[in-house]
Amino acid sequence: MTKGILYVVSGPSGVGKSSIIKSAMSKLEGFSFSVSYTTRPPRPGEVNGKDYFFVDEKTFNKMIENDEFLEYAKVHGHMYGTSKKYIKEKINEGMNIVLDIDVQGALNVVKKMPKETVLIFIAPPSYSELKKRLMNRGTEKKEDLIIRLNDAKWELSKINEFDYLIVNEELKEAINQLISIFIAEQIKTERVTEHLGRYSFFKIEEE
Ligand SMILES: Nc1ncnc2c1ncn2[C@@H]1O[C@H](COP(=O)(O)OP(=O)(O)OP(=O)(O)O)[C@@H](O)[C@H]1O
Ligand SMILES: Nc1nc2c(ncn2[C@@H]2O[C@H](COP(=O)(O)O)[C@@H](O)[C@H]2O)c(=O)[nH]1
Repeated sequence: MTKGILYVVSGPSGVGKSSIIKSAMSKLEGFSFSVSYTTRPPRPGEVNGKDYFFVDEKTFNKMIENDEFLEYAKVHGHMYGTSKKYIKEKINEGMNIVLDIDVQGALNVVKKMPKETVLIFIAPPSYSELKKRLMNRGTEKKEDLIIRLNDAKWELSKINEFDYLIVNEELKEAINQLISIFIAEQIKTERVTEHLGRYSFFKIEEE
């Protein structure tokens, strides 16, 4: 069975990751979103099990102890983690998985699963535009907003460690770029030739 691809989408808070991912995924089949665990309180309208699994610190720490996370990190003052079981199961079923995680998490995932992982960085057109988007979203208190904008500086310094860079100026263009990456990665020669059994009539010489 062909293994799925792990698309890790990362970038500063408020840059538009969720907006881009949701729209791109609604237009494609065979992609599954990895719902993270977090200790952050839910925002109005967020649904447990859909946006996140909202858990308390005790439960999160127990999950760390039980080695249930592929990666976890403290992000902007709260804990966030990716379920190891979900990722391993889906990827082995041949499902492509999309992760919306922070830069520390992204760099940890690629260390653990280098062959399956594609790292995509979403950047804002400017720092002032990032600030504007976060303020307009209105989901954070002033002190949390300052933390997120400060953390963005370190995150932006890691762009070069990513495979792809999307500058989210025009939302529609950013969505199209993400869809293009999703599709192009699926037809990379190295991925196709890994499964020569299915395409043996090509007679591709293996080194
Ligand atoms: N290209 C764009 N132009 C203007 N506004 C945008 C654009 N893309 C996204 N937004 C808006 O910016 C805000 C932040 O977007 P979103 O919540 O998707 O960011 P995020 O990167 O997922 O944030 P976080 O990491 O905090 O979850 C939202 O209000 C969204 O509607
Ligand atoms: N390392 C991880 N980061 C994660 C995970 N799930 C989400 N995130 C990132 O946290 C910030 C803040 O998200 P918000 O919903 O509170 O605005 C954002 O950058 C997410 O990408 C995870 O499992 N691991």
